[in-house]
Amino acid sequence: MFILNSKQISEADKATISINNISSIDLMEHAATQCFNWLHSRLQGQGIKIHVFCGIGNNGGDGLVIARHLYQHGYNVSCYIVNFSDKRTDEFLINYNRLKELGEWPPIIKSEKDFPKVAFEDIVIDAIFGNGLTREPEGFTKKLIQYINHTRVFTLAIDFPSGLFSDESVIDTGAVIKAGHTLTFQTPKLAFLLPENKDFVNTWEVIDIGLDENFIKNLNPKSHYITKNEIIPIYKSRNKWSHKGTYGHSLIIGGSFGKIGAVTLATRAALKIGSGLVSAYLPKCGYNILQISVPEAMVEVDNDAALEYYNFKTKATIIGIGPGMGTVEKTALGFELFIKENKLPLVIDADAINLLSINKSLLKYLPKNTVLTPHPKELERLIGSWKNDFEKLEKITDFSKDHNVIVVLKGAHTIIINEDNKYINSTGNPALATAGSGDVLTGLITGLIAQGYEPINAAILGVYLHGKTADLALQETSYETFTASSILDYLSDAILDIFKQDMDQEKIEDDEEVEDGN
Ligand SMILES: NC(=O)C1=CN([C@@H]2O[C@H](COP(=O)(O)OP(=O)(O)OC[C@H]3O[C@@H](n4cnc5c(N)ncnc54)[C@H](OP(=O)(O)O)[C@@H]3O)[C@@H](O)[C@H]2O)[C@@H](O)CC1
Ligand SMILES: Nc1ncnc2c1ncn2[C@@H]1O[C@H](COP(=O)(O)OP(=O)(O)O)[C@@H](O)[C@H]1O
Ligand SMILES: [K+]
Repeated sequence: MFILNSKQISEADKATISINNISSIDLMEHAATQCFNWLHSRLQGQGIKIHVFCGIGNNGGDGLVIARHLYQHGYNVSCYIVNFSDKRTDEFLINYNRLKELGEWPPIIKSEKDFPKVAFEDIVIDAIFGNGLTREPEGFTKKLIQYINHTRVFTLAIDFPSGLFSDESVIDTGAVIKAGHTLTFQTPKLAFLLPENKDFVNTWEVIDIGLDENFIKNLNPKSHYITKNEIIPIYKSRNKWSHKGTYGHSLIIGGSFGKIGAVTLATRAALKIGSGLVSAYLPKCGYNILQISVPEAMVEVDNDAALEYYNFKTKATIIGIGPGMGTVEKTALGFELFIKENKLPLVIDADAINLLSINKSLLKYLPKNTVLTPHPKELERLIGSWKNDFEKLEKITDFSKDHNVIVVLKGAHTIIINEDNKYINSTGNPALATAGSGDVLTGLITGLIAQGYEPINAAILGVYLHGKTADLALQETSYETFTASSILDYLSDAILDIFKQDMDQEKIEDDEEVEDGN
C-alpha cells in the first residue's frame, strides 16, 4: 500500500474528480458516510452523547456529513463549527445547509466561552483539521484541542488527529488531538507510523474512498506500507527439482563467552526460514552449545572466548554477522581485516554495527546492498543523533545513498530504507520486545538472501514474517510468555498465512450500512 504525502493526496483528490467524473461533494459524501457506518455499526443506536467538532474546510465538511447521518439515525448528537477562520469551502457550505435543512443549526465556537461541556463517557468526533493543515493551531482552537484532550474522552479522528501534519514533525505538542482511533482516507500517513507521534495516533485504519489508483501509481510514491498484498508477489515458491544447494549456504558469525545464545538463535532462524545449508562461526567456548542446540548446522570455531581471527573455511552464499559478537579490541581488529577482505554479501547486526560506528572508515568496504539492522541506539551510534523522526529518516536516506546499503531500523513499525524508498512494516507487537528477537531477525534475513531473494526483498519479507509470528501467537498466548524462540515456533504459521484470505469483518454489519446520499 502506498503512503502518500499531503501534496500527493491533494493531487489524487483533484485527479479522481476530473478523471472519474465524480463531484467533490459526492466524494466527500462517500468518504464521510463510511466513517458514519464505522461508528454506527459499533454503537448500534446507543444513546451515548456524541460531539462532532467541525472545522471550516473539507475536514469540517466530513464532520457535517457524519453529524447529519447521526441525527437522521436518532443519535444523541451535538455538532459545532470551530470558527478558526471566516473562510468556508463549497463542500463545507453545502453540507452545512443540508444539516440546517434538517432543522439542526450547529453553534459556532469563536472563543473559549463557547466550549460545550464534554464528559469522559461521551464520544468526540474530531473533524477540525485534516490534510489542509498549514500551520500549528493557535488561540482558542489550540485551547479547544487541549480541552478535548484534557477530558480524556474517546476521540474518533477523521482523516487526521487535528494538528498532526502528514509529513513533518509537530513542534507544539500541546496543539494536537490525542485520538483514540483515526479513520484515515485512502492511504496511511507517514506521521502515523513514527514513534514521536505515539501520543496522538493510537489505533487507526484506512478507509478506501476510491481515489484513482492508476493516478496514484503514476505519482511513483516512495513510501510503502507493507501488508500481505505487498508480500504475496515477493514470496518465492519452491521448484520440484530443487535441492539444498538451490537454497544457498548461510554463514552466521558472532557470539562471545556468555553470548552464545545470540548466534545460536540467528543460526536456528536461518535454517528455519529455509536456507539450504547453515554454518556458524563462533568462539570455541560455544562449540558444544551450538552443535547440541542446532544439530542441523555446521560449526567452525575461532579463539576461546571471543572472535579474533575470522579464518573460517566455509564457502557461504551470504554472511550474517554481529549477534553476541562483543566489541573487545581483538574482535575489533579481526573484524576490520575481515571487512576489508570480504567479498560476500552481508547482513550486519548488533556489535558488528557498533564496530562500524567506532571505525566508520570501514563503511566503504561494505558490498553494495549490504543489509544493516540497527535498533535506534545502534542507529544513533552509526549516523549520529537527530532532532525528530522526519530528520532521522532523511539521515538514514543519506546514509543509504552514501554507502549503497539497506538500513532496517527496528521498532514497533520497522522501517526499511533503500535510498529514497521507504518500506514500513505493518506486523508485530510488543510481544517481540524480548531478548534475542533481533538476533532471530538477522538469521531470517540472512536465510532469505541465501535462497536467492534480493536483499531488499529479504529485508521486507523477513521483517514482515518476524512481526507476523507475534501477531499470530497472540491469538493463543500472552505477550509475556512469547520469547525469541517463539518466533521460530510460529514461523510456519506466518508463512502459511501469506496465502490465507482474511475475512472481511465489516461485512457482518452490511445490513446496518447507510448508502451515500442525504
Ligand atoms: N474532495 C475532497 O477534496 C475530499 C476531501 N476530504 C476531506 O477534506 C480534508 C481536506 O480539506 P481541506 O483541504 O479543506 O483542509 P482542512 O484540513 O479541512 O482545513 C483547511 C482549512 O484550515 C485552514 N488552516 C490550516 N491550518 C490552520 C491553522 N493552524 N489555524 C487556522 N487555520 C488553519 C486553512 O486555511 P489557510 O491555511 O488557507 O489559512 C483552510 O481554511 C481531508 O482531510 C478530508 O477530511 C474528504 O472528504 C474526501 C474528499
Ligand atoms: N513494541 C514492538 N512492536 C513490534 N515489534 C517490536 C516491538 N518491540 C520490539 N520489536 C521488534 O523486536 C526486535 C528487537 O530487536 P533488538 O532490539 O535488536 O533485540 P535484541 O537485541 O534483544 O535481539 C526488532 O525486530 C523490533 O522491531
Ligand atoms: K481531523
